[in-house]
Amino acid sequence: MAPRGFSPAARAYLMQRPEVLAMGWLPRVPDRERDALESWASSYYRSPFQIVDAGPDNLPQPAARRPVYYPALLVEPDDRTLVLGRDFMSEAKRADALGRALATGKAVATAPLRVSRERTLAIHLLQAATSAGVAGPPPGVLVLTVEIDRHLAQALQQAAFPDLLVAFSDITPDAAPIPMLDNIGRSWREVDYTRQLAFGGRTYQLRLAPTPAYLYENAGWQSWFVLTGGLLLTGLLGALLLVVSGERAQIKAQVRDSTARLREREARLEAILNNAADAIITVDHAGLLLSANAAAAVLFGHAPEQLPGIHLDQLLDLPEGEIHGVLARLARSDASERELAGVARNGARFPLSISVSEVPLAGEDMFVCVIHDLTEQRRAQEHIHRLAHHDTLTGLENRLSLTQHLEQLLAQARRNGHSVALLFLDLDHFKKINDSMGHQAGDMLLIAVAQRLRELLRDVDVIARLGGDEFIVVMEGALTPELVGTVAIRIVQSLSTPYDIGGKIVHSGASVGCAMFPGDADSAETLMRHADTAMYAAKSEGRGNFQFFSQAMNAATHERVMMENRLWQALGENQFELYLQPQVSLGSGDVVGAEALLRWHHPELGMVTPSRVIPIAEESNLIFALGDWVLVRATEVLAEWRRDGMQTLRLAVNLSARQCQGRELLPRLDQLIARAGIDPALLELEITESTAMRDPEATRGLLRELRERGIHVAIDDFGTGYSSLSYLKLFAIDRIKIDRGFVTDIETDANDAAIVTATVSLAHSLGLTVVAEGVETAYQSSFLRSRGCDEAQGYLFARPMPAAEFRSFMQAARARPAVVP
Ligand SMILES: Nc1nc2c(ncn2[C@@H]2O[C@H](COP(=O)(O)O[C@H]3[C@@H](O)[C@H](n4cnc5c(=O)[nH]c(N)nc54)O[C@@H]3COP(=O)(O)O)[C@@H](O)[C@H]2O)c(=O)[nH]1
Repeated sequence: MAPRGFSPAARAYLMQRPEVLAMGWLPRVPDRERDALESWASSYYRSPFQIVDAGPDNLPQPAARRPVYYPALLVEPDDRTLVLGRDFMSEAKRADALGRALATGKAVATAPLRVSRERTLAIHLLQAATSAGVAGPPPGVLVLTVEIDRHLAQALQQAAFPDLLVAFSDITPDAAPIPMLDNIGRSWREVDYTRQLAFGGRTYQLRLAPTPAYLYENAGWQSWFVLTGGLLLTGLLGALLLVVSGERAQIKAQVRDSTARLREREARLEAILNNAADAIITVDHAGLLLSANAAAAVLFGHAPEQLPGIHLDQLLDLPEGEIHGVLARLARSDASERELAGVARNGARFPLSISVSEVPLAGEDMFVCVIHDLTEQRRAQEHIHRLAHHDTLTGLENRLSLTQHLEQLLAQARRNGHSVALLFLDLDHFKKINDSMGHQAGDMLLIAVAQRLRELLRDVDVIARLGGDEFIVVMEGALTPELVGTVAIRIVQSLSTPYDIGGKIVHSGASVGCAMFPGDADSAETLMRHADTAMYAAKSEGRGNFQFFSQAMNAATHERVMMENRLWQALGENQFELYLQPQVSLGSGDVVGAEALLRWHHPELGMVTPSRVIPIAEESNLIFALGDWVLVRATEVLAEWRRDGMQTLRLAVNLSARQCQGRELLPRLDQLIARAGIDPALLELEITESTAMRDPEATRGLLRELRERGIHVAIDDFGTGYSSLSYLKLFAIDRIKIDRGFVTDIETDANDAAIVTATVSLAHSLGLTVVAEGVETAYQSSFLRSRGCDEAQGYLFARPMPAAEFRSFMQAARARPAVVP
């Protein structure tokens, strides 16, 4: 560029960049050309021009002779910050930057300098000029003088974020830090945000701090400041770099972009806070709320604008102590200590957990509290606890809770020298009610029982339902057997009062067994077991009464357990045998079949009758194995008879109630009949009347299935149960067996005689045959025959006998003419 073109071009540039104070051209002047240059410049400026050095007090003096000079030759504006003729090589800071600019060919900055008479702080930016294709050192260097504080102020203004204070220093390690701008006015604090910038071979540090006004308004959101500070800084530094590189449009775009992102981030943060499910509040050191989000307002029932300024102790039941210390302790405490009670505006208290963070800001501590409402959680926990510890139907305690409670009461009684009474209740006829009226009615009965027990007993007494129709009552205190007996009687009386179940009057009742600590037992488990034993004793005494536990009962229970063990052993050791008792046709006198009766030959006890075995087997699962053994043996006997020419004889087998309920019976019968190769019609299953009526619908299904298979069925012990005639009609049965109890007294009891007569006639009208059992006398036999009874069984004809003996009996019977006694 020609010298005359420099001034207009520089002025145009400077007008757009107020922070650039001056622009100048430093030509490379070898010493041999110095005189020529001075003479040319004197004529160009029309005043004497000299290459000068900075003398004492910075006053110019003729430059000392040296090999090369870089004087300010062209300067715009004139003589303000760049002194015309002054050689940059004459002063250390400038010479250093000049040397780096020439060596690197890149833009280089000087250390901060005081320029002009006003001692403005600025930096010179130097860029060596290159001439394409010309070898040798650069012909000169372009210099810009930038006023740094004006530049930063302008960058901040453009960022439109007035709430930050700025400090800017040159921290290049070659010298002590040189502050260039500082409107923070205090030393560094943790809250300040600092960044370093390397440019032009120098290192700068920019420090940002929030204004006190910003802090007060945004005290809760320290993270906002960190974010916004970071964003602003990025924009600012970018702006500085771009100013230096002269790309003003990019500066603006960058600053605009940073500002927009900053604002968007702020808005997003605010939205997040206000949409947070948890309450978030900030509190100052005195416990006053500085800010609160929307959830906090909802949680505590205050209008959002009312929360700032409220003291924290109006919202929380805080631990005792000075508020700052309390909050600081909460910030360090573990989760359990952070569960407090909240106080809603209407005074209602609710559980909450609080998480406190201490935030040191601008000389004073502030606390950010995140508060989580625990109301629902507590409700759910209570619900789960209730489910785990209570019977869902009645709301009474369940077995788990009872066990825990009982242990506590026993411990309490041991400490106080008290007694504990445990009452074991079992409802009478519950199963019958449940089966005949349906489960809903059964449930209503259980609920009514629970309600009566609640009304009857004290709040401190434990009432539990173990399941089914079993209830437990536990009392603790200075109890006497008389007192406990009185309570037990009241329970029995109360529960035997009729119930109104869905408009129907239902009669139930309870058998109650009672055991006491420390007299009867010293542990929860024994107490329960002994009360259970007593309850069974009460039941066997005829229901609807209560019994205290006694050691004699214990012995009975012990015997039951012993027997059960022996029976299992007996099964394994083949100690059982099937006896056969003939059944005779009252018309022809012929033996038409037999009943299979179980016998147990115990090595020490001798022959044990089924009346002792079956009830114990029924109470345990032994009945399935034992019943199966009988069926296997019965089908084998039928197969043996067929081989021995007795293929028309029928064999009756007793089925227990639990065998009838199981699903295994029918497939097992199919299997055994097929395996033995016998006619199913020769197998007759005897089901007692009470078993059949326990669940009449299920019995109907079973009998239908048996009929489909051709297996015969007899109703045993007829007349002793609750047979409904309508059911009798619906049951697929073949025979009725008149109970021994009616046969025994036919001769003496007109009622029994009438019942037997009516039963025979009823059975015949339904197409059923009749067998009478327990026939011991000729009178009974002839009476039955005269009433049309088809068959009879009893000691009159033969006692039950082993299978081999039965074979001989049959051979003998066939050898003589049949006579009916
Ligand atoms: N579930 C099963 N129950 C069985 C089985 N075997 C027998 N039982 C049932 O046990 C009860 C007692 O049986 P038991 O001691 O064998 O008595 C039977 C006969 O011995 C007895 N009886 C026969 N005739 C007379 C008599 O003239 N006088 C008299 N005092 N007793 C007599 O009656 C019993 C047969 O009864 P029942 O079955 O009702 O016909 C008994 O209830 C058996 O059913 C088995 O394998 N499984």
